[in-house]
Amino acid sequence: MAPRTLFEKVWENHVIDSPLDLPLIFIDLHLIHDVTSPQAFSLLRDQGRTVRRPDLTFASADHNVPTTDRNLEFKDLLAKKQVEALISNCKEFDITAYDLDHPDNGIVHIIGPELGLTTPGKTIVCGDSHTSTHGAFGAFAFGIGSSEITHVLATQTLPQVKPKTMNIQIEGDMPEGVSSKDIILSIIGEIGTDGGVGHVVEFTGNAVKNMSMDERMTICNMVLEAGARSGMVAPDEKTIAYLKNRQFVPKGQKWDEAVREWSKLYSDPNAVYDKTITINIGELAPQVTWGTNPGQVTSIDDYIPSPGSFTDSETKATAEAALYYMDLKPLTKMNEIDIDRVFIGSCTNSRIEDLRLAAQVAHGHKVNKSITSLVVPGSYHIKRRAEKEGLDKVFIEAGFEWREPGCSMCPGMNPDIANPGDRVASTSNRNFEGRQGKGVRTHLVSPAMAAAAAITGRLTDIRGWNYIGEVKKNETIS
Ligand SMILES: CC(C)[C@H](C(=O)O)[C@@H](O)C(=O)O
Ligand code: SF4
Repeated sequence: MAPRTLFEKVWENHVIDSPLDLPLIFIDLHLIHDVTSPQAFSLLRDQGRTVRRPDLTFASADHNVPTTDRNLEFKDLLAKKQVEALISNCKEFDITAYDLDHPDNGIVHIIGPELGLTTPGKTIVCGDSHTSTHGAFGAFAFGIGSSEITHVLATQTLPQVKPKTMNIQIEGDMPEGVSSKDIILSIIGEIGTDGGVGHVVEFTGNAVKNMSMDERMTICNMVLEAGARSGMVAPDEKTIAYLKNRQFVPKGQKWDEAVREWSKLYSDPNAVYDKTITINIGELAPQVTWGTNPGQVTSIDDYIPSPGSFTDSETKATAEAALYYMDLKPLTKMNEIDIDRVFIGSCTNSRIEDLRLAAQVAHGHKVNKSITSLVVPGSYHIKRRAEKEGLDKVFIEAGFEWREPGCSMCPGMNPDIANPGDRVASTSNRNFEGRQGKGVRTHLVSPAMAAAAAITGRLTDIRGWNYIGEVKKNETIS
């Protein structure tokens, strides 16, 4: 048999023979949330259909939920209705739903892995672009639209164009102060927001081998912002250690069988990718975005570029428009930009290791008086774990707000929005115009950089940070 890539193996395991023009693939796991599913269920009902595999469908309320008191008001009537619709639809069709107060509730892309629903080799879909996160476990995981959600609900299959493959090989040791968030931001900066279009990206190389599962999830989460269909990492001993004994993973002999199957999931030595790029991170500095898409990014010790320095007219015009919206001048030093708010959270950076890093930076310091800072764990599991480690106390003592889980300030769909004109240092994945509220300006950074910015009141180089004491760190598994 010809050598195959990881993606090709997973793909071939799921294609069902079909008379359709497009290959039809079986879907192993369907995750649903409050924003995109209500419409899909209405369509399902209109078509007189039912849910084919409720046992493979799981729901969590995440986008619209309030993160202060769960009983408080929703942002608007639509938000409230969407959460209510999610829960009643799940009741009607017998789907497991993690409602606002459920101990397993959290952002769908956070709870999938932590409950052991996400496992290597699965096909995973969700009506959400950042479904790519689950690819960190060697699954083929991708976002779908409303009519596709209906199709999966009704049939547990999906017609799909076979994507191309791209290998992003990341080599070198992670420099001090640099995280996987900085790596993926710099990759998007290099290949552009359309650099991955039509491709499933497999991350390979020694830097990826050395990453924890939390770190791998961050790069797979954000590869979507380079236009890729999804991201993947071949499962290894870290993947297996992470998953062992999680709620939904196979147990006993079935676990051993699963591990044997998972160990076949890697790209064969001579497998051919449609595209390969190699990146060395040995000299990488912490990254921060200056514009209104994640590709408009530079190092914290650099300057805002002058639009005139871009050769093609479209990039130049986009940079000019971005700087106008961001109210920034070319050649300003990145570390001299004052901020108003900090958000540590989202499916990119709200896992236990992210919170530990941020707490380590915050420990013994005080949040700058002019700054409002939120720390929002990605799930109740993470929240409980962080509290057990005392991270909540570190944050609260420093002056951060410690919230209930949810998407929070990432999408501007719940009460956590900033004021017009506010400048936010945010660990989320999108810095689009108006994303965190009308007229709000977003700078994407790592959790450590966000915590440092909260304390100094400006974008800050985490290298050389004054660490006061050590925050207790446990094993890497959340
Ligand atoms: C609401 C949902 C459709 C959306 C997405 O697909 O990504 C959201 O999660 C986001 O991050 O913008
Ligand atoms: S945290 Fe943000 S990016 Fe992730 S699913 Fe929620 S809204 Fe989308």
